[in-house]
Amino acid sequence: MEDKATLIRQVFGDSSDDDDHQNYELNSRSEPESSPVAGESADAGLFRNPGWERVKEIRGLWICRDFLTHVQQLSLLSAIQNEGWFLQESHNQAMRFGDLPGWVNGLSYSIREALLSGDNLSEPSFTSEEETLFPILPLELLGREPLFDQLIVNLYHPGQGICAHVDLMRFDDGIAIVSLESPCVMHFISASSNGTQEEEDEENYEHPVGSKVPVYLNPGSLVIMAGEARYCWKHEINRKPGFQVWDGREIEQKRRISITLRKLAQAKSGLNIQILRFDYYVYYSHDIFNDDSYKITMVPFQFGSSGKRRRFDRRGCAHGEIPLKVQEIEAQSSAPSLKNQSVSGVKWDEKSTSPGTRSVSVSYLFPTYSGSGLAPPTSSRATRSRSRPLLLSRRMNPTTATVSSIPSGIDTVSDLESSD
Ligand SMILES: O=C(O)CCC(=O)C(=O)O
Ligand SMILES: [Fe+2]
Repeated sequence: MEDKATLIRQVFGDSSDDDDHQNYELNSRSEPESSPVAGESADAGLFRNPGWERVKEIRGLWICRDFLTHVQQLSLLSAIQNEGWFLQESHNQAMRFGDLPGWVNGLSYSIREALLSGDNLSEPSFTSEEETLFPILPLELLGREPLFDQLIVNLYHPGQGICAHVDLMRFDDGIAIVSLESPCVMHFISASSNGTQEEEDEENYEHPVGSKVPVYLNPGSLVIMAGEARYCWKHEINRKPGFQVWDGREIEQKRRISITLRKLAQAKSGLNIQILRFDYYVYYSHDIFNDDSYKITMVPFQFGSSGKRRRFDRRGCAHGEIPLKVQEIEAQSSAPSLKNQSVSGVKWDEKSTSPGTRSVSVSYLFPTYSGSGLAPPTSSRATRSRSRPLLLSRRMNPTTATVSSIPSGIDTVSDLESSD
């Protein structure tokens, strides 16, 4: 399907024109003259046509086991380490929205390249009709720009995993997961088409709700979930003892890092999308598997006087909790889960970047889950009344961000929503 690759390049341009992407490109499969990642030598310049496997039971689920060479995996791990997201032992998830770091754009570039070359599938098990029926990623997704604008890096210690979930609908179709370090088994669990198990899935006779398909994720692999795989199946990693069994043997668990790339769905209206318009870092400390209590630190961007974006220096960051109860937040959004909810608490982070300038990021704690890009809790968990955070953040304009009294300065959702 060379034609398709050519067509995409013609319509959307060749991303190798982009210096930023070029420098970080991970694989030089189809363009061996392009610069590979620093330190790459043995693999550089080789034509490596990635081998794509379709998970037969699940339409739209693909895995490329040899997506990354060993050196490329190390290079990604070092890029993650350089970000400094996991310096604190308790931090185990980092999210980025909007502009993604260069190395992530490079990864996206390589994913697109792998998808394009994957369309030259020569697997004998595929008839050309099947290929047309099941392209790895439909053309409209493969050609979107950017391919991804949201990143999650998860760090799992042995025993930690992620509970069964369908990724939030605020994210578009076409989700990529890159695995690093420890291998694991991800289970796909058939859900009804709206992502819940409450209804019988009448359309899916093949896979009654609850059927499980295990998929082995080796380090260096790339998983693509699209269509049914993305919307009609939950995915779960259970790393509790006894659950990580492959080929009759329990997998020896080590630390695992995953990189998930998604694209925000086109905003219609609503609070969440408005928030996500801004670039910010989010660090979580929580038990990903148990979906338990969180401690959140948000590090918003700030535009310096030069107009260049820079990250706040984390030193000097004041952190505190306001014992404040804001009852009956006016429903400013169309997010149904937020309407008329009372807030059970507010957390804030304050930074002083230069004299007279402060920036504040605030998270409101709601008694029920409102969504933050994390897996929605299973229904049994959702009924427990636990504080779950809703992330609210905005890029503060230095001139308007000077605050003397945090609690009185920021006390409504609308305050936070007004854009600068
Ligand atoms: O860590 C993984 O492999 C999966 C992560 C995931 O499913 C998510 O963050 O939504
Ligand atoms: Fe997920």
